Amino acid sequence: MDDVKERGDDMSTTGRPIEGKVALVTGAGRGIGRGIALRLARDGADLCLVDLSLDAVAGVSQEVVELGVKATTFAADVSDRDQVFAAVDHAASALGGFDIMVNNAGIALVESVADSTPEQVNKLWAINVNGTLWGIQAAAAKLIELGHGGKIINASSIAGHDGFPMLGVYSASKFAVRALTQAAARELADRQITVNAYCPGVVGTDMWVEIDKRFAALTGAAEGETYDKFVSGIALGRAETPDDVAGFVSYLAGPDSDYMTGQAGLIDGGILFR
Ligand SMILES: NC(=O)C1=CN([C@@H]2O[C@H](COP(=O)(O)OP(=O)(O)OC[C@H]3O[C@@H](n4cnc5c(N)ncnc54)[C@H](O)[C@@H]3O)[C@@H](O)[C@H]2O)C=CC1
Ligand SMILES: CC(=O)C(C)=O
Repeated sequence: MDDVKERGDDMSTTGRPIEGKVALVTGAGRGIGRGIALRLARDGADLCLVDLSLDAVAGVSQEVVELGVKATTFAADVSDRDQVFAAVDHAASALGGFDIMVNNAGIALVESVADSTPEQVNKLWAINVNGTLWGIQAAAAKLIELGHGGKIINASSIAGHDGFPMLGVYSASKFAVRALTQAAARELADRQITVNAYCPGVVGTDMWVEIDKRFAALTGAAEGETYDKFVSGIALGRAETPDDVAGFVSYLAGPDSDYMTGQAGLIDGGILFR
């Protein structure tokens, strides 16, 4: 029983639960990724901000630094395994460690199952599924090299729990993220590396602007109609914000979730009840 730690043993005395930890967030330039980066910075972590270009993360980097922690930026396409490994190496060398990986980058595809083309499917899969896989691999390799545990956190979705019409391939990719999360959690548990996923609902980001426009083009719905319809199905009565998602990711990144692994938690305001 001696090795059983009491709750709070690892908590920082500053009230910032991940003070001094290093976190990398992909797709950090806008939307949910930006929200997560700012929240983890408020929680005390130093941040490596990754997106397709350095320009995309320059503004967020400034915001992170203003919160009193360190920030570094790196341009990487998560569908490219070497670039993801290079991003993790950069985080560790620029910030002096590595503890938390948030595989957030993803794209949407609004297309019927019948009409989805090989080009659309391959592009989506390369980013949403392969990108998450490379992120898990790179983070696990770095944590093992450094000789300590850590947290790997992946972006799934309500669409990772239910297949939505016109979002079938996207849904399949988010189911795949849950599968990778479960398998990696089992494989990495003995290294004290936890692997969990967050499953947002309808978050008012640029991704949803694009989803709504594409629904309008394909179905004849008015612009805004699809978004309003989805939001009207939320029990808590409003669209989700990046901060709503970031609060849950903060929990997954911090010590309070140390005994949780392999889970894909819904944070959707009450769309799905599981
Ligand atoms: N917006 C929503 O309602 C929901 C979003 N999600 C998931 O949350 C994550 C973030 O979504 P949003 O912030 O809404 O998306 P967004 O489209 O607003 O932002 C995505 C960010 O990822 C970056 N990105 C895209 N492809 C990339 C690549 N290949 N390599 C590196 N960076 C790349 C983009 O440049 C952008 O900065 C995605 O995985 C998405 O599938 C899940 C459920 C709901
Ligand atoms: C973008 C997304 O994951 C949904 C289902 O809203």
